[in-house]
Amino acid sequence: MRSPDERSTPRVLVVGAAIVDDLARPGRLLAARRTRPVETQGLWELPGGKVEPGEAPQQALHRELVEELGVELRLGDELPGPDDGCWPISARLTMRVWLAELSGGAPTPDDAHDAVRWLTAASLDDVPWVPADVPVVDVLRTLLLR
Ligand SMILES: Nc1nc2c([nH]c(=O)n2[C@H]2C[C@H](O)[C@@H](COP(=O)(O)OP(=O)(O)OP(=O)(O)O)O2)c(=O)[nH]1
Repeated sequence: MRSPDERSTPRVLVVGAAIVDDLARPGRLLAARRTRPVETQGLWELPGGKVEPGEAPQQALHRELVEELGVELRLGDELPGPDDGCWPISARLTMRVWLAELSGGAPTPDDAHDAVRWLTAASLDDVPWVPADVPVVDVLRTLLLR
């Protein structure tokens, strides 16, 4: 349960891309390893970032993916989370996630990430995920297994 103070402060929206090899038949998921800050350095996440004021979430996702990995996306369905469709990160942050596939470019980490990996359902647990992503990854695992 959030405190009254937390309820009165809107949380910053983060968007994440669950990039799969094929939206019609997903078999692999693209994960990216963070370089900063020190608390999450070396942990793996869905590439994305914070939505800027006045920006639509999907627009932010396209912008972040060009900036971070130099790729363009074709977006699929949103992967709704348990908190009004969002995935809670912290008292300050909450995340929306869209399935996506690449429509241009090859994923090339910039300074926000130092590695990317395509993971199958069997290898999803081979990397340490940022804590807030663990429930998201659990849902993605079921999609990759279908
Ligand atoms: N991009 C992304 N961020 C996540 C995920 N899971 C998770 O807890 N986060 C957290 C990490 C950060 O605290 C925050 C996103 O911030 P960010 O540093 O990626 O955002 P940004 O690219 O806009 O960077 P900045 O301008 O704030 O430096 O959300 C995830 O799967 N993807």
